Amino acid sequence: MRLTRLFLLTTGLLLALVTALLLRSVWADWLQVAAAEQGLAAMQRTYLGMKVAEKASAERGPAIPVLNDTEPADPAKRARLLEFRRVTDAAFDEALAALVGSEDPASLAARGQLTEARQQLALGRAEVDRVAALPHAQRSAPGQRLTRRPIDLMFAAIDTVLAGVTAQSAAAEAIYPELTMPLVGARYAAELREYAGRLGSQFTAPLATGQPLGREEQRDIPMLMGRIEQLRQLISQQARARRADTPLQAAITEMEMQYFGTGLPFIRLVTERGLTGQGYGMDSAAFVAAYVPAMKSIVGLRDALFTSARDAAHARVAAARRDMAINTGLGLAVLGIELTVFLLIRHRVLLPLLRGTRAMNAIRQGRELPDRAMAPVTRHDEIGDMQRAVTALHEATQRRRALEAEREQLIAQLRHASDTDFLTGLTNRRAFAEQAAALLAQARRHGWPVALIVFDLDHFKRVNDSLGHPAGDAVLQGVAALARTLVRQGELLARQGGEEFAILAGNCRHEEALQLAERLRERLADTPLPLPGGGQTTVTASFGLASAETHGTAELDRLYRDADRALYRAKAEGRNRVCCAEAEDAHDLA
Ligand SMILES: Nc1nc2c(ncn2[C@@H]2O[C@H](COP(=O)(O)OP(=O)(O)OP(=O)(O)O)[C@@H](O)[C@H]2O)c(=O)[nH]1
Repeated sequence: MRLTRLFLLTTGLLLALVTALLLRSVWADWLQVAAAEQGLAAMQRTYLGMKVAEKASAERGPAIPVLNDTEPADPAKRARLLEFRRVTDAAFDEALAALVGSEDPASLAARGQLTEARQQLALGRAEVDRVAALPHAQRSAPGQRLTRRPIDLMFAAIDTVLAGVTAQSAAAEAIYPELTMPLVGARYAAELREYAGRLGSQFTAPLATGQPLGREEQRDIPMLMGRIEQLRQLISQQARARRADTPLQAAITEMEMQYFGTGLPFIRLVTERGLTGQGYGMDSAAFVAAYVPAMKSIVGLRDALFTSARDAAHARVAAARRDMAINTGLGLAVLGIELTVFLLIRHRVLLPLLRGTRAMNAIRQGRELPDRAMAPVTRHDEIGDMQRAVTALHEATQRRRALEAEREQLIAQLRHASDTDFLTGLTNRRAFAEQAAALLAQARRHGWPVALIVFDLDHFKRVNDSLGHPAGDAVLQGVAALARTLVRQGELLARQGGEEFAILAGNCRHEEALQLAERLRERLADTPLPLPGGGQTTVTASFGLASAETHGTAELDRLYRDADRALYRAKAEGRNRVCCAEAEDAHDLA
């Protein structure tokens, strides 16, 4: 597997692993936060339920004077009752509003219970209003006890609310088991407040009629007192475990003083009077005014217990959130460090390594290195050492290649010099022999006719003698230049030495060769050649032509000998002419 692929694969795997661990940890923390918040919400709903119970219970207080009112009815009593009802309704609204949007089973149940309680309360209220509208004589008729029934109806609503409170509190306790004590304690206090209220309600009918306590009151009062004492014990038991909780201890002391020290003894006194039939010595309004304030201390205790639980729950939510923030931060830091390390390895090791490998390959294949690979190396680590080694290798290779190129150029120059006549720039005799052999071999392969033209300047010695050796050289150069213009591609032109030249033409018939020789001869004779120093001169040349017309084994030596003979004849016959090899000289390639 390629290194880059392996690196990407391991990087991806590790990142995925760390991300999965991070998500798992955040998810677990989030569940903790959500549970803590859920518990807190259940606690809040518990409290709102307790407040509903408290307010609905308190509503019975002003209902008693209205039920016991004489004609004409006192509007102030009625107004007070309506104000209490408004407060109860507000408590219901608040509790129901806190449930909006919560679709968990506990919230749905609480909503149902509150709605049901509200309906029960509405029935009680209707009964209060109905009975209160009756003439006082009818309401207070001995034995009728009409004013008790509406109050009893109102109890049902509170029972329903308190059942909901217990359910909500249980939900909160399940999440916060360590807060069971203050939560249960608060619930007991709420119940205590309710039973204390109910105890007071026992005197509604007796006070209205001025009659001694009836059978129902005589049955219910001891029972309620027993329940109240039981709740008192339960609360103090719970509170003992929290001696350090100063506000809680203060609230208990206050309740002991206010309710158990004042309120309850007052009830005992009124009960005694009701049992002996000696008269109560107060009307129901005075009874309410004397008893109800003492119950406030129970509400105070309930709130102290609840506040203690709620503060602890708030602290736990905050701790869960803090844990989540710390774990998330740490996880992200690990992820960030991992990513940085991977990027560093990629940029500081892997990519330079890849570039180094590419550079080595480029050096091996003789390609140009990319600019980036040639940038000056500033690193002082192992990768820097490698980069410097690659650069050094590249420079050494460059130098070696430059030397090789120079050597090849020199060889080419030498070869050219050794193949070229230094004066005219034409192929020299030696190179001509080599190239002619190749051309003749090609002609043989293809069955081409070949022709060799040899020409020699006439009386060249005179040129040298009369115009000087440099002029002779210039004439030789001029002749070479002129011959070059007439020679075609594939024809070999060479200076054979002195003032003698040769043209070997492949795939050239005798007539064509003859035409070429004639044309060259004429052009030479007609063309003035420039001399050094400004003058001009013309020269003629004699030509010998040997042809090998048919397929065969034309030998250069033999062709040359025949062409030379013909040249000799041309000289002998007066120069400036072309002579072809005689019949006995002529030969074919066969
Ligand atoms: N300037 C110059 N002269 C050369 C060179 N090579 C040979 N020669 C001269 O060419 C002349 C050749 O003379 P010859 O062999 O007598 O022939 P010719 O004078 O041309 O007479 P024919 O060939 O019989 O017409 C000599 O004088 C050589 O010195 C050269 O490279 N430069």
